[in-house]
Amino acid sequence: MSFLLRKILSLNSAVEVDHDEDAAPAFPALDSAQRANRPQTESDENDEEHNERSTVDESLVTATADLSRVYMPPPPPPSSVPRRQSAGGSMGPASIVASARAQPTLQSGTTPPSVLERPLPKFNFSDIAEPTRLAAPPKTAQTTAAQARRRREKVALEPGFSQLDWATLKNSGKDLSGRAQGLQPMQITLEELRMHSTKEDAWTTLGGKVYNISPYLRYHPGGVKELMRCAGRDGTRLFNLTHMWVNYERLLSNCFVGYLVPGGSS
Ligand code: HEM
Repeated sequence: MSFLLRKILSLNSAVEVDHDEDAAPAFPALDSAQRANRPQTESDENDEEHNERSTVDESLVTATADLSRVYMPPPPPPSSVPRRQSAGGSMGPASIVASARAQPTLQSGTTPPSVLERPLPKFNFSDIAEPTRLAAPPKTAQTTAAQARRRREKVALEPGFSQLDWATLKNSGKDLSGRAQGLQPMQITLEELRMHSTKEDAWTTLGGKVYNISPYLRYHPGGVKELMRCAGRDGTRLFNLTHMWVNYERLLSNCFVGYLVPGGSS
C-alpha cells in the first residue's frame, strides 16, 4: 500500500519538475492534512506483505479501489496536454466547429485535458455572414426628410386644450356655432363664407357643411396656423389631403353653422 502511495508521490514530484507557470497546483496539496488524515484501509495493515508481491491479487485490487476513492489521480503535466491552436488568435463559428471536430480522440488510459487548461476561443463577430446580422434598416434620405417634416408639424397644445378637453367641452352640449340661439341652420354662400376669415370669426366648409372653427383653433393638434389655412374658404381638399380619417362631422358637431349654397361670385 505504501508502495502505491510512494508511486503517486513520485509522480507528483515529477509534475513539479516539469512545472509550468500556468499549471494548477496539485490538489489536495502534497503535504495537506487531507492526505495525512486519509482514512485507514484494511490493506494498510498488510502493506509490507503487498510490497513483496509481484503479482496482482484480490486485496491489492481492493486497496487500489479504496485509494482511488480517497484521492483523485494527479493531473497530467501541462506539457503533455495537447493544446488547441487558434488560427490568427480568433475563431468564428465555422472555425470553432471545425477545430472541435479536428480534436484528436483520446487514447484509452490518457487523462482528458482539464476544461480550465483549454484555451477559450475568441469569438470574431466579423465571421458572421452579413444577412444573419441584426441591423437597423438603413436610413434613406427620403425617410429622414419625412421624419424632419413630421417633427416640424408637431404642435405643443396649451394646457387645457387637449383632444380630451375638446371632447369634454363638446359633450357639455354647448352651442359653439356662434349663431343666435334657436336659429335654424343657415344657408351660406361662398361670398358670405369669405367674410369669416379671422381667428376670432373663422368659418370653413367641409363636404358642403359650414363650421365655425374659431372655438376649435387652440385644440387643433396640427396647430392654429394650419387650421387657419382653410378659414373663409372650402377646406375639404386640404382637410382630406392631411387627414381624411378624422371624423370632422362628429368633432365639430357643436360648431355647425349651416349649409353651403350656390350663389355669389366664386
Ligand atoms: C376643420 C378642420 C380640421 C379638423 C377638425 C382637424 C382635426 C385634426 C385632428 C383631430 C388631428 C389629429 C389627427 C390624428 O392624430 O390622427 C389633426 C391633425 C393635424 N391636422 Fe388637422 N384638422 C382640420 C383641418 C386641418 C387643416 C386645414 C390642416 C392643414 C392644412 C390641418 C393639419 C393638421 C396636421 C398637420 C395634423 C397633424 C398634427 C400632428 O400629428 O402633430 N388640419 N387635425
